[in-house]
Amino acid sequence: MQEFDLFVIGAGSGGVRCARIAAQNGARVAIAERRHWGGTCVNLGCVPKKLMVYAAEYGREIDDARAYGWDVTPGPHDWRTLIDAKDREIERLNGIYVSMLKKAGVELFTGDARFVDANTVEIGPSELAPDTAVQTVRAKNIVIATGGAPTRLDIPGAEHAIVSDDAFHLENRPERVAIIGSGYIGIEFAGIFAGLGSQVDFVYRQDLPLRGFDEEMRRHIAELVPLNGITSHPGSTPERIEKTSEGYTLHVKGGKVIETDCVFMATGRHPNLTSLRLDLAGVEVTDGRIVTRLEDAKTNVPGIYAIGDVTDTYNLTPTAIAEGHLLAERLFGETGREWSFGTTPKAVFFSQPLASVGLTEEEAAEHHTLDIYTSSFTPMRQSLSGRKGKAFMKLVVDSKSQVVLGAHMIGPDSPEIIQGLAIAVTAGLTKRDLDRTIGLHPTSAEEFVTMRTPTRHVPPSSDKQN
Ligand SMILES: Cc1cc2nc3c(=O)[nH]c(=O)nc-3n(C[C@H](O)[C@H](O)[C@H](O)COP(=O)(O)OP(=O)(O)OC[C@H]3O[C@@H](n4cnc5c(N)ncnc54)[C@H](O)[C@@H]3O)c2cc1C
Ligand SMILES: NC(=O)c1ccc[n+]([C@@H]2O[C@H](COP(=O)([O-])OP(=O)(O)OC[C@H]3O[C@@H](n4cnc5c(N)ncnc54)[C@H](O)[C@@H]3O)[C@@H](O)[C@H]2O)c1
Repeated sequence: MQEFDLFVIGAGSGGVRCARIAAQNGARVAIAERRHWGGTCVNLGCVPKKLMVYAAEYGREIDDARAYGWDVTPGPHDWRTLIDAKDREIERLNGIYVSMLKKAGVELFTGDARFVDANTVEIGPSELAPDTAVQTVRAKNIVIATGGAPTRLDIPGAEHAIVSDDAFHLENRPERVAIIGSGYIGIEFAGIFAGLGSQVDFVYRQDLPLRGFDEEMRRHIAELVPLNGITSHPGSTPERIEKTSEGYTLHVKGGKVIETDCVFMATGRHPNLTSLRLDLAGVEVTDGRIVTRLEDAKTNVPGIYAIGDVTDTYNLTPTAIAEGHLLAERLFGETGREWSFGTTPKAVFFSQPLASVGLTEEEAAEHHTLDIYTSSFTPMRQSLSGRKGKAFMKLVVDSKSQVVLGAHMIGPDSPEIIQGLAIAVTAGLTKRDLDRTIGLHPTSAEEFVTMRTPTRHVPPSSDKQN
């Protein structure tokens, strides 16, 4: 039986980084993958999603270009060309992941991995390797990096709905799509399908999309949604889906019905745990996820660790990578590097993207007196084309120390701008630093260094309650 210092289950963002860094530090390392090398981000997440966001955006830009003198008319969009080109790119990236791991000296197992006991793993057939013989290996350390999968609502007719995994491989682009859920995936795909020419119904339970983001930013996003030709249905709880001769009918609580060609459930994700046989290793599961300590990724069983989406903590690629890197260094190398998980930036790649770093106004107001700075303007690139939709920026500043607790932006290039600002916020940026920074003109980003007067002052919410 082969023996390793480290065995990683799952070759996604976190697992690949953990295996590679451990091997580069001299450990004898193996990794198992059952479905696709590179995991969700590369195959069914960030990368194909962003390529599709670009595809949708090109259509809008062709439209804008006419106002700048170009004799062009967009569409119709050829879905097949996009999907085939996207698949070729993903295949190329899969190859890079495999060769990167091999080059680092990591041994690769293709198949479904599961525990035999706390130090033994068995790898059996999977969709990527249906004919593989069962192999058993032992390891001093085992990392569970199995990620997550889309969650389907348990409503009658749920089997008629697609989830994000399916959306990347549809044969044709549906003319009408009803998207359930207004988290990251719901709103990003609403923008994608609308941009490619589909009629989109955006169905969600709350009053505003993107729960968890700054309330004011959510209000601005909600105003931008209809400008993209998307029909919003806030406050709508789905009840059942029926197949009809024309397509599907989505029934919503209160009697509303939505006729569509495709119901897309973007209703969250859950950790991949079911086939792991965690009970044989004694790993505890709480509320469907493996609970770990963020600082060392330890589970309740010595020598078994968990990183990334399987812990249901941050559920983003850069944090899974950071967790994997940190763990590998802690086990086999130097541990000098610090990571600021608290200032993890976030972006929602909608047609008017939203990006944020740090605290929302609501979170910050729990403990601080705040100066809130805001700015709303029409991006210059829209000035000739007349494309609707204002950019909006917001700074959440602690009144006393002048430390910038949060920075938020909706508008063109906001993810690129906020990534830059995230460095400054992580380094302890104050409003005074922004005030003494010279702008870069003409850009949208310069607005962050020219907001002089607070829009409002906000007392701590504890004061409001008294
Ligand atoms: C549509 C979509 C868009 C996204 N967009 C973004 C984005 O723009 N930015 C961002 O930061 N994040 C994004 N995410 C989230 C991001 O993809 C995840 O947070 C990230 O991939 C998590 O990495 P991970 O290593 O924890 O798991 P994963 O990348 O999911 O990797 C886990 C791997 O383990 C394998 N596996 C599972 N069980 C077993 C087993 N028993 N044996 C062997 N292998 C197994 C799986 O096949 C998978 O390849 C997106 C997600 C989705 C679904
Ligand atoms: N740009 C990015 O970084 C990016 C993009 C996509 C996904 N992701 C990651 O993937 C995760 C999953 O994305 P997601 O959009 O599926 O999840 P989410 O948690 O962001 O949103 C889920 C949505 O489903 C709704 N919902 C849940 N249960 C429901 C029910 N019973 N009935 C009706 N609606 C219900 C929620 O109200 C919410 O609107 C995200 O949390 C994020 O971490 C990140």
